[in-house]
Formats: sequence, structure tokens, C-alpha cells
Amino acid sequence: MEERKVKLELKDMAKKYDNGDGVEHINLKVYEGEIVTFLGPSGCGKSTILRTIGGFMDVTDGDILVDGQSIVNLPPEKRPTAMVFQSYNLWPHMTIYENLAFGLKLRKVPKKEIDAEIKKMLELVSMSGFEKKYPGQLSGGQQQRIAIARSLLLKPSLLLLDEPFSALDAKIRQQMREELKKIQSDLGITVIFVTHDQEEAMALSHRIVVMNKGKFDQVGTPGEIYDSPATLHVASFIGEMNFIRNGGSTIAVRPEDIVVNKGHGPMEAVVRTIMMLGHYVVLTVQRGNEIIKCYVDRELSDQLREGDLVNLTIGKHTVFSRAA
Ligand SMILES: Nc1ncnc2c1ncn2[C@@H]1O[C@H](COP(=O)(O)OP(=O)(O)OP(=O)(O)O)[C@@H](O)[C@H]1O
Repeated sequence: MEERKVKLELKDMAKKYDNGDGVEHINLKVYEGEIVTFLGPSGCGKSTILRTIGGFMDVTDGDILVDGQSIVNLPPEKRPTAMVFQSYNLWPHMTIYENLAFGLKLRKVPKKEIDAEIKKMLELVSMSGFEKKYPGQLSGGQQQRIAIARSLLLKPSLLLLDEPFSALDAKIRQQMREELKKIQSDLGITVIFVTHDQEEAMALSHRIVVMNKGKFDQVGTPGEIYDSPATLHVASFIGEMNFIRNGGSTIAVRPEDIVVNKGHGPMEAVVRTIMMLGHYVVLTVQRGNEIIKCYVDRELSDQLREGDLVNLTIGKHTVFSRAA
């Protein structure tokens, strides 16, 4: 197999704030052309890591390398990175063209080349013809696309995105994800993405870093993290999961991995609610004082009523040696 090139390496990196918060012992390799997402609840340290990569904060320990070169002593503008924040930070008094041209002008790129690059980039983000408008005349999604285009024009080796879609409504968010994925694969750039939205992380990433309280819980592909969560935190944070007590341990099983049959059996439960969600049905059942969620098909749910006795068969699951 072809050896993959390491684009970014975090080496025992730490960023500690004066109050003791922050992150430490951060080790990660990101390969060229990957989208890697830092995912975790608010305050777990995602933005801290991204800001240290972008140079907006100094590390307190360890090293950050891009293409094998340490970048920790470089100011943000000298780093091979570009960062897009949650708020788009477009200059309101400048047209879209001027916003896009600004960084290139600073780099003394000739005007003809600037015009050609901007034209190409606007096509890429589906915003051709918007050159003369002002940011205030654009929707949130359009402004965010311009903000991403502005970063891409600087041809960063690494694009850093800090919850860039969180201000957008659900539908545009989804559209933006698809567009980002397309731009990323067209240009072959490496992207580090930060979000607290597990669905967004699953949809976008080649690999996900699930964080909890300043540490990495698991690093893996969306499939690996969904199928084999390494910790109870990962199991509860990603997707729907049931936690069933079994002595001192916990069985984590997804609603789609429980087979439900009518009648008696070794693992009996009582139907509590039946919710039709179109192509599948969500069933909640009560077993002792635990409520378990299962996905079943219409054929079975049509035969079930609340209060019916069912038997559960647990399929694929993970056992954790402590209580959830
Ligand atoms: N400038 C700062 N000074 C002191 N503590 C900080 C500072 N910035 C962040 N923290 C603390 O460091 C921890 C990590 O913060 P960080 O912003 O990296 O989390 P996050 O995962 O990005 O959260 P969110 O999703 O809410 O942005 C938090 O406990 C936060 O309170």
C-alpha cells in the first residue's frame, strides 16, 4: 500500500490555562487529504487545540509539526494554515471581490492573477456573480461560503474550521457539509474540523477524534467509532445507544441491534410506546426499571399494542466493565 504522507503532527502537545483548564498529552497524526474532526461536548478542549494549531495561542508543552517542520514559533500569518471561525468575519464595508482579494493583494499577487483565482474560487463555492455585493446582502450560508473561499484562496496546507456551520439552519448546514466535502476532495486539501454535533462529524469526516475533558477518548473512522466505542462516553455521545445493566457491568447495544419477538422468552419486556417514523418504527420497552429502545419494521409493529409482552435478543453489543 502506498505510504500516506503525514501533514500535521501533534506531539505530546499541551495547552494549560492559568486556572488549570486546557489539554495535555495530545498526540495525533493527520494525513494529507484527510478531514479529521475534533468532536466533544462544550468545554472539552476542541477549540483550544485548533487555536494552538492556527497560532492564535501558544502551546505550554510539546510540539506541532506541519510537513515535518515545527510551527510553534511562527505567528499565525506565517503558518501554512488558514482558520475559519463560527462568525464569518467578512469585512462589511468591502465587496465580496475586495474581501476575497485582500489576502492575495497583501501577498503582492498580480491583479490579473487575483481576478482569475477569484473567478475560479467563486465557481467552486457556487457563488459566481456575487463579486460586487456586500456581505450584508448575502444569507448566512452564502457568507460562510465566501469565508471558506477566502481561506482557500490563500492555498493553505491545512484548513482549520471551528464550528463554521453552527449559525446556519439545519438544511443549509447539510448543504454546506456536502459542499465542503466536495471542495476538499477536488482540491485534495487537509481539513481539521471542530464540532459538538455528532451527526455533522459522522457525515463529514474520514476520522473523528472524540474528546472528553481535555483528553482523547477515541480516534477512528466514523464506522469504527459507531461500531466499537472505546469508552462509555463515546458510546453515549455517538448515535442512539441503550445501556443495559448486567451485574456490575454495562451492555451497550444500539436500537437496530436488538431483535424483538412477540411472546415469552429468556429476556422478556413489556411494550411501552410505539412510534411510527416512516420507514421504521421506534419501540420502547420496559424491562424491570430499565427502558430499552428498539427499531422494528412495520410488519411487527402492526401486530403490537402497548402492554404486550415481547422477548428481546441482543445482537452486536459492547460490554463495559462498569455501570453506565
Ligand atoms: N482563555 C482561557 N482562559 C482560561 N480557560 C479557558 C480559556 N479558554 C478556554 N478555557 C477553558 O478550557 C477548557 C477548554 O475550552 P475550549 O474552548 O477549548 O473547549 P471547546 O471544547 O472548544 O468548547 P466549546 O464547544 O464550548 O467551544 C474549558 O474548560 C474552558 O473553560
